[in-house]
Amino acid sequence: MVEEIPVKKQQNTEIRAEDFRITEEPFYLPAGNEAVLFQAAYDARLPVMLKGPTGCGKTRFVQHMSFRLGRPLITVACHEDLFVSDLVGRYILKNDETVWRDGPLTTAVRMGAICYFDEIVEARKDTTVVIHPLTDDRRTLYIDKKGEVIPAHPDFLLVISYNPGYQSVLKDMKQSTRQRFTALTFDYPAAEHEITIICKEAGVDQETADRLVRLGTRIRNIREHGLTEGASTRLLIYAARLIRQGVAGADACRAAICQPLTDDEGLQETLDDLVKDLF
Ligand SMILES: Nc1ncnc2c1ncn2[C@@H]1O[C@H](COP(=O)(O)OP(=O)(O)OP(=O)(O)O)[C@@H](O)[C@H]1O
Repeated sequence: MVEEIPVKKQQNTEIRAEDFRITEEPFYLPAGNEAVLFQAAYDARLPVMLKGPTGCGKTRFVQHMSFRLGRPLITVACHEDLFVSDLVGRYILKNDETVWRDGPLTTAVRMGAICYFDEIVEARKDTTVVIHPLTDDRRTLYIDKKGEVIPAHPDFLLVISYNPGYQSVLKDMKQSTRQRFTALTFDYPAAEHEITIICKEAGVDQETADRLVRLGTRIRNIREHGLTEGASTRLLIYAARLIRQGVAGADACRAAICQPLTDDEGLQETLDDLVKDLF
């Protein structure tokens, strides 16, 4: 005989807003009026889309704004195997009982967090639509497995990031999704800003940061020759950190910038020439 498992439809109580609160101000150097725009969007409870290449400061910006707004931040890294239940929640077995466990989106909706979907185009389209009722006047989340409609906490905000460089027929956002967001466009920081960021994040001197930024700028300029994406600020910081550890400049650049960027041997040679020019 199959033993019946008692179903206890309870809410998961282990998750606390404090666990998602950012307690120290993350360093963020603004490029323009993005903080003012984000604040205005938040005050109007309009969902925000951050557009820009990988590693240019989108996540850091959301962390910074979450801190400034005093809201917890729940981040979801999107991928093609992300199902609605991964976001909304599912029933799980716990001590011979079936209990409901909220997913990260439901948690954010209930606690009034900022919910950040990183790289939204990676998610399956049928998964993405679950956010639609949260992004318009309804501000609700529908949990079909429970037949429950949850009104979003007044402080809840949805933020997504999107890299237009990865756009393709298969991986593009539906207009019905795009047109539910206000958008802020990000790009690699201006040279003098990027130098400041590298010095601060990696603890290197101005001269080293300056060389790395010049290398980054040159690599970004050869993008048309086959690189799908330029060297991100993140990679320049990685190289700076290796240099800070005592690695020679050229080796650090190869390991942290050139190799991660491409497997193409021809392109590697081109990148290597640029490195030799500067280090
Ligand atoms: N304006 C900035 N102020 C401070 N740090 C920055 C800034 N821009 C970039 N950075 C640095 O670059 C790193 C990479 O940025 P971040 O992780 O925010 O990239 P991203 O745009 O979210 O990338 P992805 O799309 O891959 O998630 C940060 O950890 C931070 O060290």
